[in-house]
Amino acid sequence: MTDKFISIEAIAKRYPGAGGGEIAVFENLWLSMGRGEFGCVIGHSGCGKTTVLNILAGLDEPSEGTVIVDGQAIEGTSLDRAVIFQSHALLPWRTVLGNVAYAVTSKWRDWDRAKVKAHAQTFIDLVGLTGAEHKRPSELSGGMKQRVGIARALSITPKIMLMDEPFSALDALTRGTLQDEVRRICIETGQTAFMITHDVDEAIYLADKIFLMTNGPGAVLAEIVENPLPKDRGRADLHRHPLYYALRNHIVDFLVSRSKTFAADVPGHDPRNVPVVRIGLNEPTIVSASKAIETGPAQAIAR
Ligand SMILES: Nc1ncnc2c1ncn2[C@@H]1O[C@H](COP(=O)(O)OP(=O)(O)OP(=O)(O)O)[C@@H](O)[C@H]1O
Repeated sequence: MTDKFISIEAIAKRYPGAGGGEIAVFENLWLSMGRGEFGCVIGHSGCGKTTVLNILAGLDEPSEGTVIVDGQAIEGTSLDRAVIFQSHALLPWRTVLGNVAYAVTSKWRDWDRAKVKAHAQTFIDLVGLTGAEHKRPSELSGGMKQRVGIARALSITPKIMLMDEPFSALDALTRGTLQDEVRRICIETGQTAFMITHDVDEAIYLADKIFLMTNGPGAVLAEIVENPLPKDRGRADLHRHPLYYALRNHIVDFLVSRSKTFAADVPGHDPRNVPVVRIGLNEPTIVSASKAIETGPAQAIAR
């Protein structure tokens, strides 16, 4: 695994303030992920999660700083970075096959129709939409539309998949099924994924790393929590794992209290060396950011 497949380096985002100055959503934000990792960002509304994702997608530009993906500084949007939004953003006049094929053609312009169709069909099958190829978005349920969005994103074999609360508008049953699908596909294909969610259990189920952001304005990435649950975890028995409640409580505690008081509690926070937190049966421990995969000296976290 490459240590820094995605490297967000010292980005800031500022907007003009009401009194003539500037308001910083965040300043000097650093975040990195390895190839094939699944990262989830959690933080309260307005802390800048979507802004970070849009900058990674190339849909927005940072006021300062750089984003490097696979060794190259990003500039604008790219088919290397696919985005799945909460709303499906499908072309309403095109069928399921047409929507996915459109994305495939954008990436491989010289492919003939048969090759495009076969490639699109593979991804339609992968997300469980076999048989619905010729339906238009208006004939699909919300969950099916989101499946098309996922098939479309995956069909261009992106280096990273960016998801902004992709399941939040779906009913619980459909959400669960799609979480299962996305997890299976990401593991099977080694897909690197970066996702925003407000759902702690969704993050625990899907993520290898959970990025905790403090409240904005002036939000910071406070902690990177390693997911201690086994890779073959199942959604149904997640809560039976001995570390599940410790992990869940740690994240909820952060959202309920520490996200608000973090700046006062941790005045020496180094945004370039964000603590990586490992949840154990006793106290959570910090391992240094740069040595996230080693067993570092245990240091109890102030809670
Ligand atoms: N064009 C803009 N002009 C001024 N402020 C903006 C603009 N776009 C976003 N913001 C502000 O930036 C901050 C971060 O917005 P962002 O959408 O990234 O937050 P978020 O954490 O994703 O929130 P949510 O969870 O509600 O989606 C918000 O306070 C928002 O009001």
